[in-house]
Amino acid sequence: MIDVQELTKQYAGRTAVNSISFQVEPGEIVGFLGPNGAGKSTTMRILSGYMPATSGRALVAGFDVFHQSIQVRQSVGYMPENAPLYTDMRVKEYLYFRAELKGLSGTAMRRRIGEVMELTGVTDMRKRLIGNLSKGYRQRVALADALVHKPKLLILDEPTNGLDPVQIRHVRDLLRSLKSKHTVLLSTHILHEVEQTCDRVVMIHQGRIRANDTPANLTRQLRSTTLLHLEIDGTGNLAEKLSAIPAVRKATEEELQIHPWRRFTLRVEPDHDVRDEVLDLALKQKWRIREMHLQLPTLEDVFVELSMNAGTPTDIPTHVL
Ligand SMILES: Nc1ncnc2c1ncn2[C@@H]1O[C@H](COP(=O)(O)OP(=O)(O)OP(=O)(O)O)[C@@H](O)[C@H]1O
Repeated sequence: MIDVQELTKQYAGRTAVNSISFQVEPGEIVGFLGPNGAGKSTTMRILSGYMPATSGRALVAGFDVFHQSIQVRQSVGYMPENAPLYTDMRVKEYLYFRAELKGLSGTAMRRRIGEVMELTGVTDMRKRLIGNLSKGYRQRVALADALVHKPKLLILDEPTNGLDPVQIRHVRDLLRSLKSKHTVLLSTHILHEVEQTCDRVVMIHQGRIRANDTPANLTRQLRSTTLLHLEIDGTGNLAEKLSAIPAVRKATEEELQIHPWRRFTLRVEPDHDVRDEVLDLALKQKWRIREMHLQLPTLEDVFVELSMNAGTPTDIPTHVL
């Protein structure tokens, strides 16, 4: 659905997007992540046919974004960051206006506008002036606009920006429900959302792609340590004994204790699970264990690690480009 090859965008000498390449398959929901100024919005604008690139090649739904921008715009529903809406128009009136611009007409248009208002939860607001809507409802109107012409591909630039947790959940459910009918490229800073919604993640930093994998693979292969939390009833220097287990980098005894239970956190090499070794040791030492909880790195850890490793690609794990 998206095929980007060595795409570059320069603004007055500054390189915002630097020779990036990635693909998105039909039906995928792909999270496009990166810190502020990474080049996400620039890439999304180019893919939506709203801005030319400096060099490279990009195909969207089989159309070339440089030479077939009309067909590209027909295939894409683009929701820009802080989507500009006409604040003096009413919701329904605005959606009619946008649908006509996108080539819809007659009964089909009326039916479709009804559908997208239902889908995005703005039916009750249809007669309200956009200028009087809350931020959350404005975002929904922008999403309804992006969906109205039934695009094959949705490009959503921070659709949950400024929304409260309930509204965020609504958008997440909506995206999931769109999955069978649309392909989605989504940028967001809410990494928890990405873990729950996206099939794949493309991470960009300083204009370059730094990672491209499923959220699970990214977190699994992260170089950061895995944490193992333990509650043990035992006497003596347990931390020292736990530290001696191969692949345990460090065992720390926590201060908060509920006698006789002592709490420990083990920092373990990635891709190692030392729970069996801990149990063997406990049996040998006659310790009692009442909790053993593995804490895997989150997508947020991956994001932070990648952002901090910028400019040193050799430090980045093997799954990362
Ligand atoms: N119209 C413009 N003129 C000049 N520089 C620009 C323009 N738009 C963006 N930039 C610069 O290009 C770089 C990438 O910006 P872009 O908006 O694509 O990043 P982003 O990843 O979307 O960031 P954010 O998460 O903050 O929205 C930044 O350094 C930004 O300052």
